[in-house]
Amino acid sequence: MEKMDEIVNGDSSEIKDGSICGFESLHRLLESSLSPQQYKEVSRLLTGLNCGKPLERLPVVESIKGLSAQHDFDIQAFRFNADKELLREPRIVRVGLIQNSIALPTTAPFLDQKLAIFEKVKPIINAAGASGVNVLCLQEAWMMPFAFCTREKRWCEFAEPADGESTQFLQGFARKYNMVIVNPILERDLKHGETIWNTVVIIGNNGNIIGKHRKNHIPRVGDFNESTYYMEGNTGHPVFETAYGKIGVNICYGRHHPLNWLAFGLNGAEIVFNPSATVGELSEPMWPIEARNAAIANSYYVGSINRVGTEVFPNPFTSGDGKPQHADFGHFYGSSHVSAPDASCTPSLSRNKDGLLISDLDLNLCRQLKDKWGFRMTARYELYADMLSRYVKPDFEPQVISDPLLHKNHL
Ligand SMILES: NC(=O)NCCC(=O)O
Repeated sequence: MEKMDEIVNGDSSEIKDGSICGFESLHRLLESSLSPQQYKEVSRLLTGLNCGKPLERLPVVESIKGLSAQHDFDIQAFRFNADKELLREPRIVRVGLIQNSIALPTTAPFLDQKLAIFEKVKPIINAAGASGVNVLCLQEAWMMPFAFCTREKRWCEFAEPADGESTQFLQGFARKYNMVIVNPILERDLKHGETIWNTVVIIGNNGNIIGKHRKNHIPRVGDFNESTYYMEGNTGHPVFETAYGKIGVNICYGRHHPLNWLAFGLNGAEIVFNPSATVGELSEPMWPIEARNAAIANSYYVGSINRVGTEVFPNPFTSGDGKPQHADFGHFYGSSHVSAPDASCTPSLSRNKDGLLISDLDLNLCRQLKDKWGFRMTARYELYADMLSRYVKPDFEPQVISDPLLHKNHL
């Protein structure tokens, strides 16, 4: 309770090690600070109920726990159930989300940095594969430091073709574990003038490349100077039909755009991943809300992944916001989690440690929620299609009806 008092009194909300008052996550802080009855009530609202019950936690087998202890990564596992149907069998997909910090200082030779990250994530991918994960997603631009704050062009050297070394590295695991892998990279398109993109490559469970998607919305906020490096994506909102369901990927800042989420839903996604890189000061209060809202509004599952740690760059930079020059983005707060269409969600992974979140998703829940709430049927898309088609024209006039008394002189 003392730690809770610190928070309530505002004495410390974030400690230098990236923890929350010494706890790895908000959920762990609450669990150890509240009575079981209080925690149950708080969880009912904070993480919702799945089929009327608290989300089921799955046991992690000893050998995988051993891997997590040996390589110091958080591991948690959950199951999202759906109601039993008479005409369809449950459609259970086991999803894995990986969050990680970089492995070497940003001053190390670039190839060493990339290979060290490969080595660091290897045991986590093996833990996912050995746990029977069907679809695995890594964090945004996982194969490099998130250097886009610096505006220095030398970091472009990390870019690689869609079938480059990161994809080749992951293809081996996809084949070994019969696992679909979502691979978010900095892409260099060799066939189109060596242009650079923020891309995810979808690797099928046979190790084949199913396709790729490029980030639609590029941030221009705080130190997220990403528009210096790549342009808005040109791949639309593809949904990839894999051996384990229909998946879409809404890359990081795209999560602030409800129409971006909608478009993946309209194309039939059952799971949308949101590989991200974002820092506490900027977005942490938004993080659990946006994903959960997208899952509810679109009747699909959302897998949110954020990187971990503080990455310090060799040269200090500024971002035109009046802040003194600095050499890091701030703390990437991890906290990866899964949200479901019934408003339930998992607790977050650690805020300051690498991690693997495993979740069994019964995809039948998507249609069950569509039938229950009818959001697709009540959406009135024609109203919005008309509004948007008028809005994008230069002669658009906002529909505002003013109180006539506003403009009269009252004596
Ligand atoms: N990587 C990225 O798009 N970050 C933007 C910051 C945010 O959306 O929280």
